[in-house]
Amino acid sequence: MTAPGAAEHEPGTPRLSVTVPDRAAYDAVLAELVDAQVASATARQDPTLWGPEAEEEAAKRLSWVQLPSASRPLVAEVEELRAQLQLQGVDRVVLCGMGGSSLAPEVVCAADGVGLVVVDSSDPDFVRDALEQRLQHTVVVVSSKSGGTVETDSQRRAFEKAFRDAGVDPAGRIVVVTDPGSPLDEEATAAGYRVFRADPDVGGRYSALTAFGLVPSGLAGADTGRLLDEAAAARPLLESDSPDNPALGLAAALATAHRAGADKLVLADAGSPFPGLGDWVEQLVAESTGKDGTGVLPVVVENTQVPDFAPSRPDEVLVTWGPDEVATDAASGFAAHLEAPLGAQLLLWEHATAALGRLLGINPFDQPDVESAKAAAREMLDGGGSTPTPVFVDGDVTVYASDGWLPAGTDTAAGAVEALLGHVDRERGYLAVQAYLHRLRDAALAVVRPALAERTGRPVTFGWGPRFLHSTGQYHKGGPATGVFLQVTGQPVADLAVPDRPFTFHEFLTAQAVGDGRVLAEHGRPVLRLHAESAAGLEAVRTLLGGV
Ligand SMILES: O=P(O)(O)OC[C@H]1O[C@H](O)[C@H](O)[C@@H](O)[C@@H]1O
Repeated sequence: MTAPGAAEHEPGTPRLSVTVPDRAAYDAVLAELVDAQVASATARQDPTLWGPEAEEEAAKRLSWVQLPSASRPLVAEVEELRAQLQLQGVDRVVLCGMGGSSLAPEVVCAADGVGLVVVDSSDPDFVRDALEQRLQHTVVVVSSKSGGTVETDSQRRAFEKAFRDAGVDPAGRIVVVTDPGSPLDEEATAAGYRVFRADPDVGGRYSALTAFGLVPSGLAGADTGRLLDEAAAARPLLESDSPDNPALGLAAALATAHRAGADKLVLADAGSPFPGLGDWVEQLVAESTGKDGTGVLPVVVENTQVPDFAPSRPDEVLVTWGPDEVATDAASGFAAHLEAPLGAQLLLWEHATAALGRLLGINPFDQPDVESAKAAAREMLDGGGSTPTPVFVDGDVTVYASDGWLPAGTDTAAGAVEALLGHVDRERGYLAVQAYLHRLRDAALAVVRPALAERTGRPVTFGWGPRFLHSTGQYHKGGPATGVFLQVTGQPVADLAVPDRPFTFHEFLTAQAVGDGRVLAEHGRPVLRLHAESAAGLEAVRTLLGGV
């Protein structure tokens, strides 16, 4: 790893680059972090760094700093379990978990090129596809820190039933990762499942190097020992009160940009060997900072060639990782080159996000607005929320809109989209596309992100529901009220029951979309929902959003 501002690097080495507009301001913020000894105090797990209001939470959220050594015994334990499973012919690993309980293993496995099926959906077709493949050779890791996340609980129930129906004892095939004493711990222990209890003093999005990251990754065959070594090797630098500390540099860069009005963090992979790192960073930054009406909005873009990557807008800061040279409008700025393997990158972003939280004056360890969407979904499922009434139907697309922004007389889906885009503030606004669909089968819809970015000239994010609810969902409701929201929902090929629950997966998915839409509308944000009644309807939606 080299320090921010150092332009020297080996050509082709993966590195993290940050571009900020004001070098002098950056130096001052960096000096502030060094003088306050934030790095060494974080390493000592000092809970006072984020102010008195955050102290109680911080006191039980800082154990991630020592995970590179504390998690070491897990490597062999997981390896042993993997060997046992392999003897039984089990070579397919499925992970059921949301947000912090699935994004890290997804990156770790992708970086190592090992297969991991991540089930982080309540789409019935998506869940069924995962259930129907090679069940006899499958182990399912059910990961939930709280043990109470409804998506994960529903997925577990579906797999238990599928195993039983296939004549396989779930006790031999379900492995649980959870906090000690959680409802899931109790139930799984009673059912005879193998349970890995994680360190409860680590929050979900900082849990990459706990059992949450290491158990599924290790079972899938990733080299988790190397990952810990990489993180351990980075510790001395990341814990040093020095201007050469790249975590402080990254935090200072993001805070400098934020203070200058650049509160969107555009994240692009520049040919790195870490596919998916952007989604992990997105959750870490969005949930950690997007609250109290402030925060940094991560905008994950496809690559550095998309038109909305650079030159950047005044409210954006660019971060890339990977070996490719990136052409930016850096004439007025500088690029920092932080060379780091994956284990070090994970720890670096965690330290940087914690330091950024201090600079922004927020508590980086809570997620106060995630619960509101969950409560609204529960209300819908309990029959307490009224069924939404469509505004109109346009062919195979049914259109719903929150109150107060859609001009009377609008009667086409294209017209409604046009009206919604008109509400994106030209200076500070962003559009969030939220697709409650099958994120593999319907992957082609994602092309609308760059298309809409070009059309609006503003930052556009794209998230798959319910996955994004555990990531940018916090920022959408807790961050600045500058977002405009476009939901896309659809009809499954077939619905799927959630065993022993009074709702189906599709009912749950719909309740999540409607519930979150209501909460966003209560925050005064415009919400448009395009519901595709058929595959042709979804194609029509894709086309009208510019995905030709
Ligand atoms: O691990 P779990 O308790 O199931 O939580 C999964 C996710 O749920 C919530 O939405 C939190 O906001 C996330 O930070 C968390 O990672």
